[in-house]
Amino acid sequence: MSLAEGSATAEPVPAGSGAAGTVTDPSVTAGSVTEGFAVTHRRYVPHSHAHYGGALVDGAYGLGLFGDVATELLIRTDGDEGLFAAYSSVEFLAPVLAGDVVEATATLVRVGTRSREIDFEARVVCRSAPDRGPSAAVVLDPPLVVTRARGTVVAPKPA
Ligand SMILES: C/C=C/C(=O)SCCNC(=O)CCNC(=O)[C@H](O)C(C)(C)COP(=O)(O)OP(=O)(O)OC[C@H]1O[C@@H](n2cnc3c(N)ncnc32)[C@H](O)[C@@H]1OP(=O)(O)O
Repeated sequence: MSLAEGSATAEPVPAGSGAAGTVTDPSVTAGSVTEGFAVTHRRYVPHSHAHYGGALVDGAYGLGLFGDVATELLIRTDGDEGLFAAYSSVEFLAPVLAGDVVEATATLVRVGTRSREIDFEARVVCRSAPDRGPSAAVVLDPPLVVTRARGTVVAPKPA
């Protein structure tokens, strides 16, 4: 899969967090959902997404990434895409620019009956370096944290 198409990983959480790691069986019930379970998506931000001066990308773009990564998280924990009910916080910490490679992680932090509270973080891992030429770019090490949020996704009522 190319970066332009995006990529996804469901990662076991670091030791000590109490997380069980990747859940792959779509028949798992809410009782099997484990706090700390995390899914990460990564994708290239096309230049067609530049919205404001200086190739700045709108903040809603990052929220779109969070919706998609939350969708995969719910598929893996609940066997359903779920519906996003609310964000309780969103912080835009640094700009996202056209040409960035952005990584978005959703981490399950609270399991309700049907609600799933999720922490989100988006990081820029690669960025254009136009001073060296129109296609030049660098890997950011460490990545630049651009957006953090917390939100609630709701799984459907059992049939
Ligand atoms: C993965 C990403 C997907 C998307 O982006 S979808 C696009 C945007 N989202 C939507 O279009 C969704 C529109 N909203 C709805 O359809 C409904 O609105 C919901 C399905 C989200 C909830 O409706 P109902 O099922 O009737 O909710 P309840 O039975 O009152 O509560 C079920 C659980 O959900 C929690 N909850 C409901 N609303 C909120 C809220 N606004 N903020 C935080 N939590 C909420 C409750 O507390 C409870 O939780 P507990 O099951 O753990 O007891």
